[in-house]
Amino acid sequence: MEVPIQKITMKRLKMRLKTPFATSFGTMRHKEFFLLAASDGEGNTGYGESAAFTEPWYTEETVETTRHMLEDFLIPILGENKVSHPDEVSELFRPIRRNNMAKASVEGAVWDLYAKRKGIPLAEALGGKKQKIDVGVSLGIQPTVKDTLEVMEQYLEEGYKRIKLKIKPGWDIDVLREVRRRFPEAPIMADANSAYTLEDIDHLKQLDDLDLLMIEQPLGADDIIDHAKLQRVIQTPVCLDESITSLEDVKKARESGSCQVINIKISRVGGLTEARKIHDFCQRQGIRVWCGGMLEAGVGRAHNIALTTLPQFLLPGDTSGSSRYWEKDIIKPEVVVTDGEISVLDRPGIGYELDEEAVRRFTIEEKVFEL
Ligand SMILES: O=C(O)CCC(=O)C1=CC=C[C@@H](O)[C@@H]1C(=O)O
Ligand SMILES: [Mg+2]
Repeated sequence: MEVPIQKITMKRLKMRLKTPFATSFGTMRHKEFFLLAASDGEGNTGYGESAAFTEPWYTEETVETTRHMLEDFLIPILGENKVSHPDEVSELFRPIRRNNMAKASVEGAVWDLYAKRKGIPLAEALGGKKQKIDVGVSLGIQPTVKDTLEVMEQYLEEGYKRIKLKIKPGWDIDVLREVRRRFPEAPIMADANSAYTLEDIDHLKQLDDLDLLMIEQPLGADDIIDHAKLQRVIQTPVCLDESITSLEDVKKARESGSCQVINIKISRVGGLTEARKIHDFCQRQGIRVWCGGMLEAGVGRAHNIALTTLPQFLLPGDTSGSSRYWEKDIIKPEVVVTDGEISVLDRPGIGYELDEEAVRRFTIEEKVFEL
């Protein structure tokens, strides 16, 4: 079955986060991204959302590099080639090095279009079976420990199944100790976004007294080797985030013993096809995975939900409800979390409709590509 792509509309949106998101490398107040709509000319439209931030501090990509890649390379490639299954998109994009977040945004729109043409949910098209997924929440660094405890209490009361706390040198062991004292049983993990080096090994060993689910990306953003050295001397499971950009990276991490857990982000690995390959490999190898987030708006969030229905997503991910990020999301209905779970919609494609009024309100630029 062909997936004819007649037109791609690319809207640039800017949305204000309800609360600023602070990490070891900076504070975000807005999310700017591209909303991609791929139409088949037969009444079906698939949606994708770009993930890169305006600044290159999480990966090297930005909103501007995404625009350049989409306009000048990726959309033209789709115009020149026929696609019969979305798995072919990442193959077509292979000659373009990296730029995974740009690739994932348009590949996601093709996956949604494919599922809608088949009349099945995106989750089913990917092979997912879960009707509900467990979710957690990722907390930015708060101004004080007291704030941290209050915000955590609120999310635990809302039922989120695990809390991820951002840490950095000077805001780590002592804060986590306070948190553990206040919530002795809570499922807690920490994410350092590469803020440490092997020189901090003795400091990081203190994490072992805190009963954390895992420590996410403590060392270099593209490192596999140092994490293996760290994992050998700490009991706390290491989870890799930034270091994993492909299945190849996962295989190297596995061989080196760099981690026990993988955070799969669709955008960071270049799309749903690669994300599913990583999932399948981890399932065969018994490596636990969970779905990471990029503070996505509704469309990206819907893609994360669909991916999380695959069986090896054994740990709650970062896909929280719309209201945790936005006053108003761009989808109808919004994503709702009840008792730490999101129900997967049984409708074709991503399952959610665009809230056209909200999309219009947040759009700052628009381009149309006839293919
Ligand atoms: O709620 C989410 O979407 C997850 C947010 C989150 O933790 C992150 C998003 C983007 C970059 C990082 O700061 C961080 C992460 O490393 O996972
Ligand atoms: Mg992370």
